[in-house]
Amino acid sequence: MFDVKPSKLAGCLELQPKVFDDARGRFVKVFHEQAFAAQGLETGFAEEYYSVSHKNVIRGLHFQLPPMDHVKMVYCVAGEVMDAVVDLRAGSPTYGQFDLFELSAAKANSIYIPKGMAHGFCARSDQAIMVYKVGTIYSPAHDAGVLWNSVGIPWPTTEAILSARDQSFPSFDKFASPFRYE
Ligand SMILES: Cc1cn([C@H]2C[C@H](O)[C@@H](COP(=O)(O)OP(=O)(O)O[C@H]3O[C@@H](C)C(=O)[C@@H](O)[C@H]3O)O2)c(=O)[nH]c1=O
Repeated sequence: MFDVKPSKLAGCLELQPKVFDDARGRFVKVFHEQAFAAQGLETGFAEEYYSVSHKNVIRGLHFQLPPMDHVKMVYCVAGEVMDAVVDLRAGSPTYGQFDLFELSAAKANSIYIPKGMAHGFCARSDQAIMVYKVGTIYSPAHDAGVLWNSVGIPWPTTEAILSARDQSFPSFDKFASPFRYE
């Protein structure tokens, strides 16, 4: 159904679904309940949304706080992004470390992000459309972040376009993580 590639952060996976190209274009199945369950992945997604970003837009680094923390699955259906995931789980062997992924419509790959990780990306193409599935509903009171440039991620732009909110998040070293590694 899809190939699963582990990342350097335990539980964060790169998924490569099968891609069917033909004379009409392309078909890609990104989610299959039984196949996800067989891999021990979340299947009960509560919301799905997408964003459209211009080149050099950086969004992140985002997560929801407990008890509204959630699993997230992301993929790019137009353009390409550099995707970044940061381990916020205190006690994790990779606490404070990040992993980077090239996500693109051409590759049709996805990233599965467990609870306790922050997520962000930088749009590399003129337009990048990112689709998300998340395990619990959006809760503005729990929606949080750490500062995009406080964990050493080598962002692929010197002209980052960020929201005011994303620039106001605490740096990683000032963030008291409520997440625990289990
Ligand atoms: C995430 C979210 C935002 N919103 C609203 C709040 C705001 O007015 C507008 C835009 O929100 P944001 O600026 O947070 O959008 P954005 O920066 O694109 O947020 C996303 O960033 C990436 C990195 C993620 O990982 C996602 O889970 C999500 O946090 O949409 C919702 O109504 N529901 C939602 O689930």
